Amino acid sequence: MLAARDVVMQFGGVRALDGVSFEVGTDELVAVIGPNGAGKTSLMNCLSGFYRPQKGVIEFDGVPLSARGVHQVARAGLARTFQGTHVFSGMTVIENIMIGRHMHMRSTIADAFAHFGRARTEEFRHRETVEEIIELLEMESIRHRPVGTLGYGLRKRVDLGRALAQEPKILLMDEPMAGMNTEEKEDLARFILDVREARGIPVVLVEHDMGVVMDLADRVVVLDFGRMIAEGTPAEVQRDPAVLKAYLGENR
Ligand SMILES: Nc1ncnc2c1ncn2[C@@H]1O[C@H](COP(=O)(O)OP(=O)(O)OP(=O)(O)O)[C@@H](O)[C@H]1O
Repeated sequence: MLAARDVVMQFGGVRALDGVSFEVGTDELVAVIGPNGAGKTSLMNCLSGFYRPQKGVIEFDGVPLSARGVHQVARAGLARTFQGTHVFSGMTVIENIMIGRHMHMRSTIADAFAHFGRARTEEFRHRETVEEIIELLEMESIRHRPVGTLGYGLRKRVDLGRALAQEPKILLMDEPMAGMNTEEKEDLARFILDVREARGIPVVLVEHDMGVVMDLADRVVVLDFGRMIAEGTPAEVQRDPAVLKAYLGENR
């Protein structure tokens, strides 16, 4: 579904990514981990079409990303959640999730006047999808709450809901657990598993903390100084000497 082939991303003299290659299958949860400055954010930005790597190719569903702009990548079925919370605080939970439907909306304002029935049917269909997401992510009781009044964990859940509303073919999550307490992390992990079961889509999870991906990932890719230093099952990676060394030496 998604493949990076020999990707190089350079900022001045710094090689944030130095020949990174890996693939994500149609039903896999792949975690990309690495210590500070390993290149995780750069990789996430390349995979989602925000950055154009200087070298190498990223293919999504068999098509190179370079052939598409960021919006086309999203339209083609790639959704992403962001670091921190990228939600509209003054808008309600439903309204924020509805934003994810934007790219599926066909009716224009002119349509709304000329073909009132069609616009209304479409609105109804979008609301149905949004309601399914609200149920899946257990947000029934907060659906009309302004997102700014919610705690951090719930705001992240709304961000996930917005990404799911795009009905993506693949979901990319950028450090979703960062800044969360243990309970919030456990909740989100459970929802990620529920999403996989309900939608059957592959997920790429970029995460600093090795611990949180161990129970979630099918496969783990480890970056350090822009290079891929290990790849394997969580158990394999956890005991890999190069990985242990990279994490131990984090305060370098
Ligand atoms: N826009 C940029 N301009 C200059 N250097 C950059 C830029 N983005 C990243 N870098 C450098 O590239 C390297 C990799 O950074 P990146 O943010 O991708 O790593 P990371 O693994 O996400 O780190 P962290 O966990 O600290 O967020 C770092 O040395 C960083 O300073």
